[in-house]
Amino acid sequence: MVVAIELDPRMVLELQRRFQGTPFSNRLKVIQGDVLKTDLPYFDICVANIPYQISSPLTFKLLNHQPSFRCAIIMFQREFAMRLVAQPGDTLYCRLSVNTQLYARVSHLLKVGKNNFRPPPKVDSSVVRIEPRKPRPQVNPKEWDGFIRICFIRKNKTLGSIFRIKNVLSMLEKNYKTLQALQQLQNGSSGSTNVEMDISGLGDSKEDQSMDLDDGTDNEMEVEDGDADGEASEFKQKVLAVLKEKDYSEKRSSKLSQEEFLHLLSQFNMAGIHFS
Ligand SMILES: C[S@@+](CC[C@H](N)C(=O)[O-])C[C@H]1O[C@@H](n2cnc3c(N)ncnc32)[C@H](O)[C@@H]1O
Repeated sequence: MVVAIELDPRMVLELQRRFQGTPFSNRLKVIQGDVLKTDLPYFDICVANIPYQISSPLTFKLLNHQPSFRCAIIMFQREFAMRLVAQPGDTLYCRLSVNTQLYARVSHLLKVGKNNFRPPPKVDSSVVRIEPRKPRPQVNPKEWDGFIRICFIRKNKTLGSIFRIKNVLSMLEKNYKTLQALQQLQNGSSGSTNVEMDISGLGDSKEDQSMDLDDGTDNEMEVEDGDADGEASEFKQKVLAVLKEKDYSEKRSSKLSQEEFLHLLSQFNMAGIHFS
């Protein structure tokens, strides 16, 4: 059974006209609507030629779908496809690569040049295979997203300098204090917090659709936290102690593997430092 989702009613009618009266007509169901707003039925394989502006939200909607599918073959704009499959050290390695590869194995299948279309569009395309990892990694998506956003504020800066940025430290310290206060409140009660596993929010970012934003220039949000009295605050020392392990403070997100990000996040969490 094939389920097709198409927004344009004229395309839906055309599809139905072509299938009517053929032996395949009862094996095709066409849903007219926005794929991003449609509850997807169970599927094991997804094949799609999509409008490129929905690449990121669609990818994460698919990866959020349960039970997870076997494989998706999707055509994307070349640049987006290369970001999806980029490995540590590649120029295009970015948040999108890390977030997607946390939940799926992705591979580049084939290049489709713009001249294969009439009229030729402005951009080249690529077909990519996406295979969800099973079981899905048990990471709190909000925690992961918050952590990876910070790591990629400047992917070519060392983590040591990123985690010394004043705003980063003060945000983390605020989280830390809030959580400590919550834990004190919960002490004695059996209340456990439910971890929200919805990962579709990872595809919300506009920057996924644009070129690499890391131009290496600093901005005023990135002022380093000075040690006013010559000594780092207790909280800053806590953060730097986590980074000291395995020399993370000298490493850069542009070269960090999935396993290293996961390990570093777990080390922060073990020290009571959280990102959501
Ligand atoms: C690149 S064309 C592909 C057309 C056809 N499926 C093919 O493979 O030749 C993208 C199609 O997606 C449809 N579309 C655009 N936005 C959509 C959305 N949010 N949900 C579902 N379909 C959408 C467009 O109407 C268009 O027919």
